[in-house]
Amino acid sequence: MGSSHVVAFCPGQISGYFLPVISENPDESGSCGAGLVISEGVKVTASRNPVSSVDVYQTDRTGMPNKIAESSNIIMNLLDALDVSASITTCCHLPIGCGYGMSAAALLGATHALNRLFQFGMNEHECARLAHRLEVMERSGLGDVSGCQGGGFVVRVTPGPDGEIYRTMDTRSIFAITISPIKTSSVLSSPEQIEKFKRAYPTTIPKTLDEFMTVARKFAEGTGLITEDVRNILLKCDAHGIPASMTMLGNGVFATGRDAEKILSGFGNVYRLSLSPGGPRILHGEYLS
Ligand SMILES: Nc1ncnc2c1ncn2[C@@H]1O[C@H](COP(=O)(O)OP(=O)(O)O)[C@@H](O)[C@H]1O
Ligand SMILES: CC(C)(COP(=O)(O)O)[C@@H](O)C(=O)O
Repeated sequence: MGSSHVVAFCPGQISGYFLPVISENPDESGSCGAGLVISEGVKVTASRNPVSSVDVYQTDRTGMPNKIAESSNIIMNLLDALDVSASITTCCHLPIGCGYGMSAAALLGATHALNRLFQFGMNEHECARLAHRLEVMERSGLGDVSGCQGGGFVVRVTPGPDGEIYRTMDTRSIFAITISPIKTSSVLSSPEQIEKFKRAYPTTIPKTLDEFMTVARKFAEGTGLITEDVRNILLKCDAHGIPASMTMLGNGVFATGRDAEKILSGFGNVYRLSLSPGGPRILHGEYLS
């Protein structure tokens, strides 16, 4: 007898730089790059239901959940791939479509929740492979599932969840601010933009969070994606010696350092984040005997 419902959580990821790797085979597609797997992510609740449904919630600054959507292609694609029907609810605090990897977190979290609910017996690598394949096919992301399967500052040398991946923990806070969303799939479907990513991709691999911030900023400058709003925030951070770069892919900025929160707060609501100590996990729904 399995659980009546399962609750899972998966962290999000702020990508600093990435190199799209697109092949005919989605399992060999994805991206190389580096990012920060963050404490904020997506909580997914899955329960058996003869009719599949998806409700998407986002919590406001008081923690109250507000429904923002009653559909999600990537989650429906997952239910189709597993050939099951279920009622899925996702809840996140960070805004969707703004470079925090919420699509990957929702997808990977839902995969783990459904795996437990229906007792498919997939291991964590099999869950990550399935979520990655669906994310890449939907072009809602390339490297976020690979990043979010674990925690920390993550460098992905080769694409895919089974690629060459290095993780480092750091206890410093990460501060982020978002001006507006960017539709990831639109950017990834532009050959001209893909060429800009390839030209901007760094030749060195950062070994520390500080090196990462420098490399990510140089990459962001090379993408041509920095808007006037983001530029103003970056210049203010530069003037105060605060390491900062653009959230990929979202019109926003992430920064570290003592005065980062104070400087960013002059432009709007600041998210105070930390590096996640790990990847997806089941919060509720151990097997009932
Ligand atoms: N928390 C979520 N719950 C359910 N579906 C989601 C969630 N976040 C993203 N999605 C789905 O993935 C699609 C692509 O999201 P995307 O723009 O990649 O967001 P992000 O940049 O935060 O990863 C969205 O249009 C939505 O259908
Ligand atoms: C940067 C991006 C291609 C998209 O990230 P997001 O907009 O957060 O879905 C990411 O998947 C990566 O490969 O690093």
